[in-house]
Amino acid sequence: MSKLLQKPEKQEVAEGVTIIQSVTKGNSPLEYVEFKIVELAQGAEYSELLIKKECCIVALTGKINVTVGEDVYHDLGTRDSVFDKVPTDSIYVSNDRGFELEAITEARVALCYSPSDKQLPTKWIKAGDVDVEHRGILSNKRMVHNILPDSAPYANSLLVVEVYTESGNWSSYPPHKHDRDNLPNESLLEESYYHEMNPPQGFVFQRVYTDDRSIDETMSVENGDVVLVPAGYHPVGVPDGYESYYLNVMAGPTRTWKFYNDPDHEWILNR
Ligand SMILES: O=C(O)C[C@@H](O)[C@H](O)C(=O)CO
Repeated sequence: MSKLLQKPEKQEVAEGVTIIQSVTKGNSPLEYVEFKIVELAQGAEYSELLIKKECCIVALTGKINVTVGEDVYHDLGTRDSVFDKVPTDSIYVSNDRGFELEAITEARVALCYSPSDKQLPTKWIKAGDVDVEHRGILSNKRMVHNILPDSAPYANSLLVVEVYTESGNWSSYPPHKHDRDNLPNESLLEESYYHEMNPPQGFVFQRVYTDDRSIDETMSVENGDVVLVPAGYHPVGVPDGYESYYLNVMAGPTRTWKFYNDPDHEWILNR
């Protein structure tokens, strides 16, 4: 199996708390992005202390309370399934702070991390404030929830977006990359993809490749899988009959998303 594809693995860390994905510097080729999916049974609690990293807590499904220091954010989360296709609530927590999650209902939570050493205020990113963007035409249609885009100044490094791709469509397409620190033309951002499909037995294909093909992997991606993009282009194709959801975390030395389209395929934008 590709080193860029990480399958879900259930790890019960406390009663009612199961980590199903955990991307760390220790188990991945990424330097800037770390990621977890935590599933909580109703009433379960999970806490963490962030050492030299910032975190965006995304209430993927179910309802949670989040405590950061003295502040409690109640009743976060808007969906039973990510395929309800409405934005959800998130909390940005800066480095060297602790947080606690408490599940009001059964919940699935994404924890998106990147290195950080300059403390910023905690930020409640309310569902109603998330910008919803429709991109693309023909078979390249997708909907994006901009949870933590580069225009939002709340984080030091982190960028977080959710992307829905319709059945039989392509996204992150035409293929683009952001692996050179060459601003203003291109920024260096690593990326992770946490995938879900509707219905859940579905699959998508994701290719990760560089110009020199030192990376060139085409992966069959299933529900709950994570794809890691240390460098290169990273398009996603969705088979007929299935809808795709993915949560992207990006981070790098400069918090700007400046991508470069594969010149071979850029013509697709001009149809
Ligand atoms: O527009 C899309 O299809 C989503 C992608 O831009 C995705 O968020 C990504 O590849 C970011 O680099």
